Amino acid sequence: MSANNVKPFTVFVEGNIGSGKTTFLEHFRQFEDITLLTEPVEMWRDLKGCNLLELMYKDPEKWAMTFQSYVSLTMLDMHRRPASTPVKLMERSLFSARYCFVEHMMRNNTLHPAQFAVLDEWFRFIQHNIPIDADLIVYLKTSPSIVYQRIKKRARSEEQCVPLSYIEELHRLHEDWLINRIHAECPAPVLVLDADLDLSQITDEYKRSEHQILRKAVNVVMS
Ligand SMILES: Cc1cc2cn([C@H]3C[C@H](O)[C@@H](CO)O3)c(=O)nc2[nH]1
Repeated sequence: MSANNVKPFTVFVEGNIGSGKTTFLEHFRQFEDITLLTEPVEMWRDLKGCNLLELMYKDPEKWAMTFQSYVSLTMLDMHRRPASTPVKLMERSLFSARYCFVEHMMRNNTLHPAQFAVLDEWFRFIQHNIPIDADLIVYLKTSPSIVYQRIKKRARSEEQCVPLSYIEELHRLHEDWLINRIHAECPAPVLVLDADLDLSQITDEYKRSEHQILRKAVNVVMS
């Protein structure tokens, strides 16, 4: 709850791997009225000395369930984390966990149907028993070929084996969820930004969302 005990205006920042979510979030670090929760990748890379991210990429059939279970726990922790500011920006959510990553791993049989069923039951239970809603989703829309080049350039070691086909499938799943709305539960209105733009041009795109987010923040504070 923010200072005046009102739920903060909550934004999920969603997009493919390499779509610029961290850069987008860092743009908002300049505002003191916003709490930023970036993806806890470092927790996934070091759980009691185990690099679950690396294990998952190296042997998906063996580790996808373990990895996605822990990702969901860390995302639930972020959803539940109180914010003392009128606005809370989160990098990804339990929704992209379920509708993009877990969905992909089920469709390509990285997750056994029994494992998928367990993860889906957890998602449904949380969705019906714990408030994890949002007020806005910012979707950093990208072209798979562009983010694939960024991933190569970024050279995050665990991702070097990621094929373009995986990025294309994740793109389709983000489009199905956020644009084609195939899942009934889309938790909030979606603001689509053109995240193919390179860093020099993308600030104007950020400013478009800045206005919408900060204006809402004023409403929260005034309410
Ligand atoms: C919610 C959620 C985020 C997330 C990220 N990842 C991977 C994609 C990237 O390589 C890395 C950091 O986003 O973790 C995943 O496999 N499953 C996920 N689920």
